[in-house]
Amino acid sequence: ALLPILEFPDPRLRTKAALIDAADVTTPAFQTLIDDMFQTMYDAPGIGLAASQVDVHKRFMVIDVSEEKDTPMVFINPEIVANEGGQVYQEGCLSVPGIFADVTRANQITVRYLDRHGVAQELTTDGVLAVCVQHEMDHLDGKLFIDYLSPLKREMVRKKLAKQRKHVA
Ligand SMILES: O=C(O)C[C@@H](Cc1ccccc1)C(=O)SCC(=O)c1ccccc1
Ligand SMILES: [Zn+2]
Repeated sequence: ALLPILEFPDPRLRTKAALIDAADVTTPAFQTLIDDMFQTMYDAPGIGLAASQVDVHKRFMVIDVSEEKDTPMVFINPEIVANEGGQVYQEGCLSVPGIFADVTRANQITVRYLDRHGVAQELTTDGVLAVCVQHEMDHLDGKLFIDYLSPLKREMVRKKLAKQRKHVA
């Protein structure tokens, strides 16, 4: 099922998500939630979606950065254990629609997590997958990519979003 995505400035987006009990990962309810998040992400469309964005405050996210949309990845209780370098990438966010801005993040990261079967994994990656993992993990800590912008730029974003909301209304 499609899940409603919370949008800035909804305060629920600022919630710090809780660790998931490994025993819960293989339950039918949690597996259905993972499938609903993939459906919601592909429908948006997006290349990632954190549970926080659908008002589920548990530490997991779904990602698919492939062109063919055939490489689904689930990161449960993710932890970045190493990072190096820096890269600038123009990010967007399904919770801040219509806003795009350059954000600098680590270029290469090593992330430890549980996959959708509850099996511990370790992945070292760079490029857009590294950017997306960092962007989604920020969501789990209540952080949004616009938090990295200068106050001036963030004010411009606020005004642009207010204007968009008025038109929609
Ligand atoms: O809000 C989110 O977490 C989804 C976000 C993930 C993300 C995008 C860019 C850099 C880092 C993280 C998005 O997917 S926004 C939409 C988007 O970027 C996109 C949509 C369709 C095709 C390709 C990209
Ligand atoms: Zn986002």
